[in-house]
Amino acid sequence: MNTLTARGTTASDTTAEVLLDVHALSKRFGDRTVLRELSMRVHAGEVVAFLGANGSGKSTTLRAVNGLIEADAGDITIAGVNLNEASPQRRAEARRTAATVFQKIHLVGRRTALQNVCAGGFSRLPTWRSIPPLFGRELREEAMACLDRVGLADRAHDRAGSLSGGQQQRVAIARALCQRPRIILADEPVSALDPRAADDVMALLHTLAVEEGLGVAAVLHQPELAQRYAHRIIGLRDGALTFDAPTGEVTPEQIQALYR
Ligand SMILES: Nc1ncnc2c1ncn2[C@@H]1O[C@H](COP(=O)(O)OP(=O)(O)OP(=O)(O)O)[C@@H](O)[C@H]1O
Repeated sequence: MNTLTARGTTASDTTAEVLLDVHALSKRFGDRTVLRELSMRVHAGEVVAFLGANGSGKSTTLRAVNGLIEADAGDITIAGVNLNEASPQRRAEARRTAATVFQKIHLVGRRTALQNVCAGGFSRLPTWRSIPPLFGRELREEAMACLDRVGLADRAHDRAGSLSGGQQQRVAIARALCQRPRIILADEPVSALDPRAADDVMALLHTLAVEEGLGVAAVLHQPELAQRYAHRIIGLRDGALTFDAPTGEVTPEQIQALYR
């Protein structure tokens, strides 16, 4: 665990490619302002953790990036493509390079882990190929490689519903990888897991960033996991950024102030 602690607090490489650039993002729901000109970046090879109290706008930020909601103002640039300026096709392609992992894992329990992971590649297939008997060898091999990357190749043919919560979240990450993303948006990926499984999942996300150059943006409710596995921590309060700093520079007082 010590090596991970040390790795987690290593400063990220801010000269690395910017994979996600959010600039002056604003969002209101009715008369409630939820995001106030929020700006942040995720570079290749880094884990960025979002911390903040309930309702501070963490999930809304990720949902604006993955297109589940429309922001009112601001720019989102994914892997160099400004979504406001791109054609609908380029916008859809850029959004596909950002894969989302949710707290609720949404696997099909009666299908195998491998079949669930194959679903990550559906956007590259014609619709008629998206039922298990028609997946094709290439997609199965890629899905198998993704399961291997999350350490679950040996469980490929087990029903997803028979796996533990932590294993299911790793299958969900493998499914995200099968989408061939450059960024993983993880919205409370470990909130439903016990401490050991939560640690394993965060270690996996950290490894994917550091060893494979993915960018990871993770909403977390556990400051200690952010401190252990994130390179940078962003603090949100009432829809506004209160700090954005390398993990080693974030003070306990700054974190406590988020939840006061
Ligand atoms: N679709 C929606 N319609 C109306 N209000 C919404 C909607 N989505 C989010 N909100 C409101 O926006 C605010 C921010 O929500 P958001 O989910 O981004 O917060 P969060 O920081 O992720 O909170 P939590 O830690 O509880 O998940 C909250 O007050 C929430 O009620």
